[in-house]
Amino acid sequence: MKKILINGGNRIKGEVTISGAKNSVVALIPATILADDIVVLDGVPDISDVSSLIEIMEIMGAKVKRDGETLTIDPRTVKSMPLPYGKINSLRASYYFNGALLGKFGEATVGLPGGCDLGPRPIDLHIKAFEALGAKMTYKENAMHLTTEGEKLQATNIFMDMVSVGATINTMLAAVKAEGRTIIENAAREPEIIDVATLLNSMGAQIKGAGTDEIRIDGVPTLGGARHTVIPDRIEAGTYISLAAAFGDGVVVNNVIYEHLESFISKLEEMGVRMTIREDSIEIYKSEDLKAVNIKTVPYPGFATDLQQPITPLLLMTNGHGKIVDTIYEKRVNHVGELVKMGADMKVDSDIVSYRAPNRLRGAEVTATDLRAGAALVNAGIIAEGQTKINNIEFILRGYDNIIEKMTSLGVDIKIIEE
Ligand SMILES: CC(=O)N[C@H]1[C@@H](OP(=O)(O)OP(=O)(O)OC[C@H]2O[C@@H](n3ccc(=O)[nH]c3=O)[C@H](O)[C@@H]2O)O[C@H](CO)[C@@H](O)[C@@H]1O
Ligand SMILES: C=C(OP(=O)(O)O)C(=O)O
Repeated sequence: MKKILINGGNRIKGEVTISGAKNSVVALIPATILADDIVVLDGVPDISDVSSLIEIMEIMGAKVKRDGETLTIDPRTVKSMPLPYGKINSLRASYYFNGALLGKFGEATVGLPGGCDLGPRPIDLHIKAFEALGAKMTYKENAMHLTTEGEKLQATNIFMDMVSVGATINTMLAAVKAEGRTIIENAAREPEIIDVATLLNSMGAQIKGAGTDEIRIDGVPTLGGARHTVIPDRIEAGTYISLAAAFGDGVVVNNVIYEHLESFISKLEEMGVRMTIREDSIEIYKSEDLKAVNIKTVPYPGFATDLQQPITPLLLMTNGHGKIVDTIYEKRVNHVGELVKMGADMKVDSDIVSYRAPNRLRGAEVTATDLRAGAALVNAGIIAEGQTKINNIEFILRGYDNIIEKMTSLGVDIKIIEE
């Protein structure tokens, strides 16, 4: 079993460069299926979710070449084949194969998605949108079978009952070649949605309004090749920025789009973190006497649920007390018990996390229960005195590009061990 071992206590210093966004690239790769020519993606992060998606694409017949951060995908040989098990169940974003295969072939048989266990994660809105476009859905051998029964998908108006990143992107993927104009109302507004729409438009799609709560898609008969650079990962950026604020001695975080992090940065400002924001980088200075704050996660542009866990070690280094409420995933609290093992003064009551700070964290053996819980434990282990051993690191490697190398370059004593 691979584990992460950290000898904590060294303040981080230097520069780190943020990679392409996990939650963009995991949609961009399935989106390439819709093209009738080669698609090149630049800025692709080295994370296991990407490796899993490449494996699935190759099983379906795509020709994929990976050269550093560049991924060249030839989707012309892809066939819509049943994808019930295997890697499909290892990541959340495999749900995008439903939309992409349905949009391209009018048929998709895809197993249920995996991903982080954050409590219930239904996909009813995805199914409702596919059905509204004219697809029929049945379950076959643990997989969702979607078919248009040989007909073309028909554009329509779709009102999302909840703001959903996955359902918004999946509807775009299915509707992009449908007949007529599809309107998605109450759409999610995350930057990753704009990124997917940008790639699809470069392929010849007609999508307007991505990034607002109303997206209009005029169906086109065919889509061609394109070249596209993945946007920087705002969650990876927030993870390093919060560590730099908690335990840095001057850190520059490069390849950041500040506008994607506004609600996060404004929380740091409320805490008293000193920063200089430049065109595509943020410099974080050594901070003292930080103030405890409350965090409430909401859909973009509000505070991201994916940053709620990584920011927690910083909250533990402030002064005072505060609460964390995750309105997207109420049960996203599994990191709390692990942080308590490291000496954190925090608890969960009716899904609300409360903490008292400052805390003196000490190294311990802890377990990553999900991706961002793992990131929180890495940050806590770096701040803590003594040695921290983290189990279940495969969650962390799903979404953090070269985390060991990046942390080492900032002066952290961190490595992966086999035990
Ligand atoms: C691969 C990917 O991009 N994952 C992200 C995506 O997940 P994901 O796309 O799964 O998250 P959604 O935005 O869809 O979920 C938002 C909320 O809507 C609910 N919901 C969603 C769909 C549905 O059909 N029915 C339903 O009830 C969910 O349970 C959740 O409470 O957005 C989340 C919210 O920003 C992030 O935490 C994940 O990192
Ligand atoms: C929850 C996350 O990922 P996924 O939706 O892929 O499980 C995340 O990136 O924090």
